[in-house]
Amino acid sequence: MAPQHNRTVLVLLDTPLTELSSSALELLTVARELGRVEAVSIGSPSVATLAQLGSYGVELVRQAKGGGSLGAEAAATSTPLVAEVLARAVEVSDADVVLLTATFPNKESAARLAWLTGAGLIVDAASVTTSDDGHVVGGKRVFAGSWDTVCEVVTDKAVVTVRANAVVAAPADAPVEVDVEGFDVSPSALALASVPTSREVHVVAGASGRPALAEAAVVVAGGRGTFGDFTPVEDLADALGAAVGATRDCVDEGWIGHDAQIGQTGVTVAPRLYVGAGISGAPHHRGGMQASQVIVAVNADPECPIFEISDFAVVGDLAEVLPQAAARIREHQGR
Ligand SMILES: Cc1cc2nc3c(=O)[nH]c(=O)nc-3n(C[C@H](O)[C@H](O)[C@H](O)COP(=O)(O)OP(=O)(O)OC[C@H]3O[C@@H](n4cnc5c(N)ncnc54)[C@H](O)[C@@H]3O)c2cc1C
Repeated sequence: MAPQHNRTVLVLLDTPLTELSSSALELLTVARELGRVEAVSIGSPSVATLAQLGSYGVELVRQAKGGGSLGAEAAATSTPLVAEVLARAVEVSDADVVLLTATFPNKESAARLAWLTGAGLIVDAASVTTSDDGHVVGGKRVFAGSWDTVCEVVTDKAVVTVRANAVVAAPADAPVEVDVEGFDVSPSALALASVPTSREVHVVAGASGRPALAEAAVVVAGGRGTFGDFTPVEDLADALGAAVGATRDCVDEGWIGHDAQIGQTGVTVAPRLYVGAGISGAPHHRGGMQASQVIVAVNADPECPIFEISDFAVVGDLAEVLPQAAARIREHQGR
């Protein structure tokens, strides 16, 4: 689709503004296809971030000012405040579209923003395009990844949260100069009251150094077939630069933390590649992973249900198959 340069697209930059995440870069790639891209920041972008933004075609960063002595990281955890910042940014930029990554807090901010601005809202879009009459159109996978739906925003303004891995991030043909412009925000009493004090802000660092499960481009998950030994699963994940996931049974057994649970009562993932080892493919688990682009399953049972939705089925003992796969991948990478 040819970019519509008369449309202004605001992209919320996640805070803290260190290196932009892969989902942020994907969001900028989507935004460029819709119109002229401006970013909204809560806090000061670093020189490196500005260079990254320029290479992705962002012409202007609108930096929120106001809220007294609030730190950017604390302010960014308040969904009412983020919504008010974005509403003000929409006002000063006269933007037509606002895009956010599909994190849980962002989805709440997006809903508040849509209410504040009268915009139409799409959450968890897997694609964002426009209709012939210029409306924003979002593609969504629903009902546990079993149906593809298309939602058209019929209001003048649109707010969309975009799932990780919706597109492959690609820089602009040529980098652009980025301007930074401040804009004043006068947060409401509600927004200020919802900002946690510094003592209440917990920034949980990924101790493993692996990507976040919901955003990862590659996920390696283990099930009951691991019998509690996740070493081969973690080793293959590290060879692939992947996140580690699991079925609920493994979490219930205490073999792995709750954050790793994929499924209807866990995290929903839609990576480019999902590898499931020792997982039967129960509906509760499939609901959280069957929207993955390529599914590889390793299972000792050739009749296991997960093979029905797999692109590649490997019949074998995961304790033998996964280390061989990890070794070949490392060999291929020259490590
Ligand atoms: C209300 C509710 C909500 C639920 N929510 C979730 C959820 O969010 N996520 C979730 O995952 N589950 C959820 N469950 C549980 C779900 O129904 C299944 O019980 C669970 O997904 C099965 O996990 P599993 O595939 O690891 O185990 P199993 O079904 O026991 O499968 C183990 C598989 O490992 C294979 N295997 C055994 N040994 C090996 C080996 N050496 N090498 C390779 N393969 C081997 C077996 O052939 C088998 O296919 C929920 C259940 C309920 C009731």
